[in-house]
Amino acid sequence: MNALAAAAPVQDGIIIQAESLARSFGPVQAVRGISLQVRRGELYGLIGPDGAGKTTTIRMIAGLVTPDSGRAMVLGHDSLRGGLAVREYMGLMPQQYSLYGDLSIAENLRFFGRLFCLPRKLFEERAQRLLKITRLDRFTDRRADALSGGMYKKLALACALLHQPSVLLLDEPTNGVDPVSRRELWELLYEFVGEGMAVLVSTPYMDEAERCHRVGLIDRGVLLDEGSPHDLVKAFPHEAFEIDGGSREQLHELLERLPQVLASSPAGTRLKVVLEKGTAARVGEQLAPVGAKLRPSSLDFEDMFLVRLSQEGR
Ligand SMILES: Nc1ncnc2c1ncn2[C@@H]1O[C@H](COP(=O)(O)OP(=O)(O)OP(=O)(O)O)[C@@H](O)[C@H]1O
Repeated sequence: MNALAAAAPVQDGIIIQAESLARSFGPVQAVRGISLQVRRGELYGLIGPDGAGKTTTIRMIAGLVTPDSGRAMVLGHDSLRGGLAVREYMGLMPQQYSLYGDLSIAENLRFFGRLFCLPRKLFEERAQRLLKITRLDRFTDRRADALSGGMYKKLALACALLHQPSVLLLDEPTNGVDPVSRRELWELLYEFVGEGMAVLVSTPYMDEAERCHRVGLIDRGVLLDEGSPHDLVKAFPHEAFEIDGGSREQLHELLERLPQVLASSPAGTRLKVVLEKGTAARVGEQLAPVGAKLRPSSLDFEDMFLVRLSQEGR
């Protein structure tokens, strides 16, 4: 049976609903009132720097960490108290996914198939499909501890998907994975999202953020902004430029003193800056004496993210 069909009916297709989640660890306020929703067939990215609170948020939604306040609903059930009604329909891939290193790919899959009590025929069908789309089918006899980082993650994902969950939670799934495998992992996610799965994925990578339907920018336990990556960039009221000429040292020193410069980052051999809207002429005048000038550039998601973090005092 397809888990999507069997899942409890939900209002407006909302599969995950986090309401004012908060959690501290001693003096550290890891998450401070995060609310978000993920709908059926939606890929939602939780984006933030190290220590922002992404893992704690995902663990609360998974029912693995008790919130100090607020609650997480999955498929209409409280994820802490929902028991089987939630577990049966949820797939989770934590940052450190533990596979059995001395078991082969096929044996790991079989182990997880038994854990989910899948009848043999159903297990075989699903395992074959997952092996094919992860392209692990040529390596089924290889031990998990002999797999590359990307293959290991793909096997972990296959194990997390064996029971065909309708909700998938992934905590930085592409950490330590090469670019080709990263792309493959994202293609896999799109495939499942296309079938109606709701996916919540955390990532520190900006290019991955841009692949999500919607993102939540999170820093120091707070959701700063939320929306489609395209809409967030479009609504961002500032401008980006590249700087031609000038030495790096001189430019860094100068840019630091200019309040109109909201963020700067390397762009190949040049520097890219985000300037407060309407201030380019003034900044251009300041750059001229060091032999540098501004060239219009396009503002991207990473620029916006850097500015949002610096506005929060990062
Ligand atoms: N079990 C714990 N005990 C103490 N502090 C914790 C615990 N779990 C998380 N923290 C702290 O809470 C804050 C948020 O951590 P969290 O792991 O949720 O962030 P993150 O965005 O997932 O970061 P990363 O990408 O580095 O994993 C950090 O300051 C972290 O040190």
